[in-house]
Amino acid sequence: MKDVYLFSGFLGSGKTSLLTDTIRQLKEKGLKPAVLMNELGKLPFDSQAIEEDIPLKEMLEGCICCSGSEKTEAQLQTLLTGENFDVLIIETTGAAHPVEALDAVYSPLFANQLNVKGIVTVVDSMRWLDRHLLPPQMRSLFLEQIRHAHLLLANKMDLLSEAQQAKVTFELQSFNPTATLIQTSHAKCPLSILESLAGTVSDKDVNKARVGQELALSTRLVSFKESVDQETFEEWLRTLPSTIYRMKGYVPIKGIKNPMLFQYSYGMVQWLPEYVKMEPTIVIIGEQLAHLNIPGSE
Ligand SMILES: Nc1nc2c(ncn2[C@@H]2O[C@H](COP(=O)(O)OP(=O)(O)OP(=O)(O)O)[C@@H](O)[C@H]2O)c(=O)[nH]1
Repeated sequence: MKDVYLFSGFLGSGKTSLLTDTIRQLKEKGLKPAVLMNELGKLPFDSQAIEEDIPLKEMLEGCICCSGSEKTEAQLQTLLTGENFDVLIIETTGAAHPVEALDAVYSPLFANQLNVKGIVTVVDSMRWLDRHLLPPQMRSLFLEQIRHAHLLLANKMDLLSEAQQAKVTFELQSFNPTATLIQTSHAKCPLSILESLAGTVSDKDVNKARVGQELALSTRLVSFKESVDQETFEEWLRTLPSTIYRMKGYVPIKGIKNPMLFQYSYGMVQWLPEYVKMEPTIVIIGEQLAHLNIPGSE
């Protein structure tokens, strides 16, 4: 399993600084990093910060979520088969929603090879204090990136007074009580803190021991033991809470030859016939996944 970190945060918050410093620390430890980056309508100048010997894939035509998860899947597949690395860092654009970003990196095709350690959100602390000045849509994205983080860096502390530092820290931790929070300047985060993240994969046994973290965004890989009745399955889908954001994968349906390609997104369901026999497995992304009883999986 390769560890994967998702770096999230608004434009100019310090993601590139975090990336550069993390790469330095990984190399010092003898680990080989790979980077997946995307830039929204920009030239790839950020990639110049990455040294030449690091496998790097860029997505220039849009961000990790809007350009479609198939494309990210293909990029990840190329990295996994063609490159030798220990740790993958994905820098999402400032405009990426964390759920979409997680969705894009989580495919049932290689869920067993990637250990997504978590979403690290770099927060421009000054912007947090001035968040009421942001237009509503941008403010909502800014807050979503903070709400879904597993690790929060309250960055640019050097620009704040002591009273402001205390205010930001208190407010951020209250807004996302499950995240680990550290204060940083120039996004300098010790590698040990990144490594201590529990990972976003949840399964029943792990989650029992991590009740406090159950509210955090997580993923669950589910394998089907038997075919399910399509209607029963859809009935179950209708009972799901709104904190189940995404599901995708292959579901074995009674009376249909191959497991069907299945997509679920905020309540919307899509089925497509599959002409190849794929592994009957789905990935679920959401909050509080431990108690879901998925038909056909037990
Ligand atoms: N004073 C101060 N400046 C910082 C800090 N962190 C980052 N910066 C500066 O803020 C600017 C943006 O930092 P980046 O690391 O490029 O941020 P980014 O999130 O990658 O930015 P985009 O590529 O625009 O999304 C740079 O000029 C950094 O030098 C900090 O803690 N303190």
